[in-house]
Amino acid sequence: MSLFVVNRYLGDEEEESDSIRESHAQRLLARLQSKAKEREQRETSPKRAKKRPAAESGESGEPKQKTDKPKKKKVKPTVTPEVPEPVKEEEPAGDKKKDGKKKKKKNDRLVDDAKQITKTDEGGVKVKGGEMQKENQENQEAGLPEVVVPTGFTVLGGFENKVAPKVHRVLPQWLAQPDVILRDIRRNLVAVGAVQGLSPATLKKLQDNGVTSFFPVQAEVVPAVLECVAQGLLVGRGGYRPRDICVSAPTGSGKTLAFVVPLVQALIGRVVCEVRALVVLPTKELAQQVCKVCALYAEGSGLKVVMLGGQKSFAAEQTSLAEQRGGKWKSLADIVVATPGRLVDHINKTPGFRLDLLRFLVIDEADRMIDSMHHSWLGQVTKAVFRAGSGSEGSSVFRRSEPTHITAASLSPPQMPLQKLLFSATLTMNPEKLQQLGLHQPRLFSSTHSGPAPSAGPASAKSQERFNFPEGLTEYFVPCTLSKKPLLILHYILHMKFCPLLCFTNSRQAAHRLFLLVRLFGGVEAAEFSSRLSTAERKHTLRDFQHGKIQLLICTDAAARGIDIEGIKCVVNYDAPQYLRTYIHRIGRTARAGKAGVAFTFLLDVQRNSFLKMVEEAGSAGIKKHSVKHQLLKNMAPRYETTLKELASAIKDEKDQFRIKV
Ligand SMILES: Nc1ncnc2c1ncn2[C@@H]1O[C@H](COP(=O)(O)OP(=O)(O)OP(=O)(O)O)[C@@H](O)[C@H]1O
Repeated sequence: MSLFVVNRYLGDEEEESDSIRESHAQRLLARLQSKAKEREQRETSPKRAKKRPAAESGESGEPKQKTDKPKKKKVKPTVTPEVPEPVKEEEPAGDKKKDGKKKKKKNDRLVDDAKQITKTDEGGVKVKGGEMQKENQENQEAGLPEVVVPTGFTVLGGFENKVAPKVHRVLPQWLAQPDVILRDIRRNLVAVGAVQGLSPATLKKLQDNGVTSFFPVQAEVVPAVLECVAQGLLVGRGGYRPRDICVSAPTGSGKTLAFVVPLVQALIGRVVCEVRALVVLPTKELAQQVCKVCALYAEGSGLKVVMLGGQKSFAAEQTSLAEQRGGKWKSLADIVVATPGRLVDHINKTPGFRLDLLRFLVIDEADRMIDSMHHSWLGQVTKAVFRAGSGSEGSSVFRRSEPTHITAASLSPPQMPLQKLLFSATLTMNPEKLQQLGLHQPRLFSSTHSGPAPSAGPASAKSQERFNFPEGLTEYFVPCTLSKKPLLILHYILHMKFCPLLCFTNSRQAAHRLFLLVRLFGGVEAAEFSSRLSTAERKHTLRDFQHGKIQLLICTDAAARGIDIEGIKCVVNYDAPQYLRTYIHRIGRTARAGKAGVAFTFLLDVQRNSFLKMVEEAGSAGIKKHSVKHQLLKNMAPRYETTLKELASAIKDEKDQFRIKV
């Protein structure tokens, strides 16, 4: 019961409209009642019901109840008028023509019905034709508004078939406009004395190591990194956090020295030994190679370089990282070169191994390292770098927290910034992938054009990324069959004298089988390099190959990336690589440091078109055909046949031996 009744004067209009509404409602009710009667009558006469179309008689799968109350649509207009489903009636087999005609008629009717539905601005639908239209006509006559059924759905369709315009990749500015690195090493050498920022000690060290000129990538990147530490390790240019640096330059262009030289110079003045530079690489062999270069340039400076790659035992690595003095852990490493797995193990298990004063994080073979991100090694490193309560025993100067937006407050007091340096010959241009690295205002140095090849036509617009190949490299493809491959490789060594030759297979089994075959054939000093061998065996093999004791090294992609062996003049892809990046890294083992080299790829007929297209679109200067005359191989055929038989028994023996061991 209401306490106060407030009477409102509704006016004459209101009264009038009420009476009109009442009469409309009565008329509507009368019409609905008559329709209900009609329907009842229809449903009681079975003959008529059979003749009626399925959709009308409610056989379209709709429950009968709904058809009994058709007026609900008008009373509750939220029900979407449905395009009737075609009736699925089982027809006797063999009457296909009739069936087809019937279906066509039904479908035509459905299309007609669908055409009668039009969209309204309010998101509802008006239906032309049928009962709804009749109602609307009656309503119009009676001066009532049209029946519009609001659905809330957008009616799809009615669009023309159009060819969608091509989506062109739009790169962020830092990726689209890199600092250009010239590709031709020999013609663009820069005297080390002309490079800005190098200290006399560094110049001397370079001279001692026989480096008188910098390669283009070094001439660009070394001063850029040195500029970031011109005001000490705490702040970059203008007092701000230094920008991260990404480098994409061809294989063998000297990327290692481009980070080792500035790192050593930046850290040389340090007073306390702490891990300030961390270099992460994908394989043990690569880590060892880079560690060697770091040690060479750090020699005599007092900086300590430690490698964590599983070459030594875990305990031995722990001892080389930190020691306890006066009850406190002291770092024994300034520069750590590591593989991701081993690094994470030490972060979690080695007491005294701290990264809270890390200044440089170098990610070599960065594209590969991004792919191995699922191991979350970067997350672990970042956690260790910004560990809560870290810093040199609370000293305010070294207080460190995870970087946020730059504000006056965030820059005071200055924190030791973490600068990331990324290097690869096939650095991804995919911003989403690079984003995983959390780069800070990155700067790209690149010798690669990211756009499509101008000559390659429209097909290349959707092609993969483009990379630069070493200037001195000549690429060939060799059409062949599976059975001819071993003969070809023997021909290259024995007749063409391509030594030392690095031969890539796609699996360690294939590498081993080819190694056995070549050894049984005789006349060639061969070795294999794959995960079948222990770390020590692999190390010895690489050393022997480097010293010229091995003519043919048969390997898997374990040797495809980064391995720097002087004097490899020829690379053979015995098995065609599946991925472009693999191809680039494999052939990049030759034509290094501005020298010349050749790469052959054995191609089966089925592989030919796709492989050549992939290489052409990637920016290759051109891959030529190299055919070997059948006659040249024929001479080796009889011996090869007997070798094959020997190979079968050799493989069987190996299997037996393996079974006995197990
Ligand atoms: N300034 C230089 N003068 C002479 N030789 C150099 C110079 N810089 C690098 N080199 C030599 O060039 C070779 C290739 O260098 P490096 O291994 O750094 O190439 P990279 O770009 O890292 O190749 P990859 O992408 O295959 O790893 C090495 O043998 C190195 O000693």
